[in-house]
Amino acid sequence: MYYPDVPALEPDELELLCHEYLEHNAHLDPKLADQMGVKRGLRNLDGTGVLAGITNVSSVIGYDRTPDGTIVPIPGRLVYRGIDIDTLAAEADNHDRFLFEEVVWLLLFGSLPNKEQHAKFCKLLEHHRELPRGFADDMILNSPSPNLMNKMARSVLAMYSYDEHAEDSSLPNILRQSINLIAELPTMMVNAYQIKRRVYDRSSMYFHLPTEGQSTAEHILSTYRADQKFTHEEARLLDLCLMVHADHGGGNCSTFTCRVLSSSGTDTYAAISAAIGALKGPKHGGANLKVMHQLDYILENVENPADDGEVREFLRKIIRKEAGDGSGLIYGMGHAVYTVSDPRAQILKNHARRMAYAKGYDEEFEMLCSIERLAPQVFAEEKHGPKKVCANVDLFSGLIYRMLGISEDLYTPLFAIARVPGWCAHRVEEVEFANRIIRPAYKYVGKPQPYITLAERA
Ligand SMILES: CC(=O)SCCNC(=O)CCNC(=O)[C@H](O)C(C)(C)COP(=O)(O)OP(=O)(O)OC[C@H]1O[C@@H](n2cnc3c(N)ncnc32)[C@H](O)[C@@H]1OP(=O)(O)O
Ligand SMILES: O=C([O-])CC(=O)C(=O)O
Repeated sequence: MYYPDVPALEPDELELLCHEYLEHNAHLDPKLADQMGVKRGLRNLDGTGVLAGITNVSSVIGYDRTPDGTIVPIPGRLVYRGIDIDTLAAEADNHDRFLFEEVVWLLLFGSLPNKEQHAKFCKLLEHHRELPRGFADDMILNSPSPNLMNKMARSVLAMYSYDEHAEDSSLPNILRQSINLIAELPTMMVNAYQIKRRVYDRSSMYFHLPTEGQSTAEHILSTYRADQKFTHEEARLLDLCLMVHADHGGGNCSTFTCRVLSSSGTDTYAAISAAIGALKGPKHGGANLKVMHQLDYILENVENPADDGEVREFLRKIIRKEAGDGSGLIYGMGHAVYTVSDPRAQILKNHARRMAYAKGYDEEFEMLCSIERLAPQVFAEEKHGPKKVCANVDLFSGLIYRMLGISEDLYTPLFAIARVPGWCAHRVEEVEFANRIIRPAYKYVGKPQPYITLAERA
């Protein structure tokens, strides 16, 4: 392991500090928050999100409401600039073509590009894939990280130093910065992965240059793989993953983070690197990695994976924190908006099925389908509330990446690469139209205390 020399706190010093913290910080009672009308997690009491803004970028639909306000669960829809992602996925399949670049244009500018705009835009992205001179050496190779999300966030932040107009938040400048970041992030990820392999995994590293004429998905596969080879079917599947992850409304944790930072007037690099940090969390984009760890763990511990009764009892143990990582969460299940289904999970499931059977991943695929089917029942039995859980986008994406031979180091980074266009589209909207710093309130519930001079303190 490679760690720089940082002075560590001695365990007994740390224990004292924890003791000090616990002695002076009483439990913050969630019931007290509810009594004060606090919208914990920025949620209304029925679990729906507090309305924090309006947007033209995309719409996430998971329920209807009756006239008296009761929530009616409905199949989920995700609509980019007025176009359903089901339509976009069908277009990619029916015409066997890459769609991510078109979706990036759609999200950034608001309507579909014509043929000429599309061709020019693909070229523009292609020409901006290489990092500035010296960037990889100075910012990536010199300070490797075992976690690529951390490295990518730092790389984005470091781009500030390579941009002479970093502070300019005019529309042309933010669009320029956005296009650069969308084009560069795959290169940052692959470079960060290579140095991680060298330093932490003690493996060889290799740096392939971008090849002309490739889509983003092809570029990722050809720079990631040692032999640079991939099939059209593999690249198309990766393109589909990028496309369905590209945006998810303004309220998801990472996009809202980006909007919060943007509302303060800070620069593009600060806002996007913060969004990467938010996405990394296991309750958000980091769940795609957790799902795969959970899947392997279930397959190792369940004697008969085809026995619904046994799988059901194992899921119950996970929710009761008697098994799994102790969080009580079944990863890949549950969503703040979707109730009956997440359209992205359904698209990815349908595309994962064929490859799973062709490549011998049927056991993994079948177990994910069992989790999708059984977890809602177990959840209802254990939690007794009105909340419904369904499979979310993270349930099947990790298996697709595994089937594509992609290291698990890259699962959440691929989500980040896909989501930058969404973050950028929301940042532009926040800067151009919102014009008010996002600043909710917190009620102080601690006690007053007198100031005792240092000499008089016991
Ligand atoms: C790209 C994405 O971000 S998609 C989401 C990816 N995240 C995951 O897959 C992690 C697992 N899922 C979850 O943690 C949640 O379902 C979230 C964070 C996605 C959404 O949560 P919310 O809809 O806000 O539900 P909330 O956090 O209010 O939970 C309500 C209750 O259900 C529980 N719950 C929610 N989802 C799950 C789950 N998948 N497994 C077990 N319990 C769950 C919560 O622990 C909570 O229990 P409590 O009342 O006993 O404390
Ligand atoms: O909307 C959310 O809360 C999380 C999500 O699915 C996403 O960001 O893709």
